[in-house]
Amino acid sequence: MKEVLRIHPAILLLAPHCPSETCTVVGYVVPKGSCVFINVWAIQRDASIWKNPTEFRPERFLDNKWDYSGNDLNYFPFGSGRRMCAGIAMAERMFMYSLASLIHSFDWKLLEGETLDLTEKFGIALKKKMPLVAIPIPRLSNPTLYE
Ligand code: HEM
Repeated sequence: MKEVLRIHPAILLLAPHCPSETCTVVGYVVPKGSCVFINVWAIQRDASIWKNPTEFRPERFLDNKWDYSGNDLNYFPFGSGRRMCAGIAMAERMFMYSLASLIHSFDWKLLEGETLDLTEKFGIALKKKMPLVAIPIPRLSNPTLYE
């Protein structure tokens, strides 16, 4: 889940923020009332922070260095600060439970001759450009378990 949200953050520009006072961030003056978008998509692919940033490598999180707390501004798919996502705990449980159920209950395959296309379509929420079409193959021993 962490690597998916690093490489394909669901809300790539976070929610627009508006400073209540003029402030300076790494030398840039941000005037009071500006509309600020944070490009978390680009930050989480920054080659000076992430080794081989465009590769999907979940093991980069094995050392538990990165979490969703928003305290590290190199990895914050749920935002940071006072207005960060209020649903992290729920999102994490739903994401993991749904994924685990789908993998536990079915084997999955692509249509004959198809390859996986992970091209993104930019918008308020990041989507796949081409919808995923996958065929579920039941793998549980007893069909009544699917009822
Ligand atoms: C994978 C799933 C989710 C992702 C990636 C996500 C991401 C985000 C992001 C990036 C923000 C803006 C934070 C900022 O601008 O600093 C946000 C705000 C918010 N999210 Fe989520 N979210 C997810 C699921 C949920 C769920 C399941 C809920 C509720 C049950 C939720 C409730 C909220 C609320 C209420 C805010 C606004 C918080 C505020 O403005 O004070 N989110 N989310």
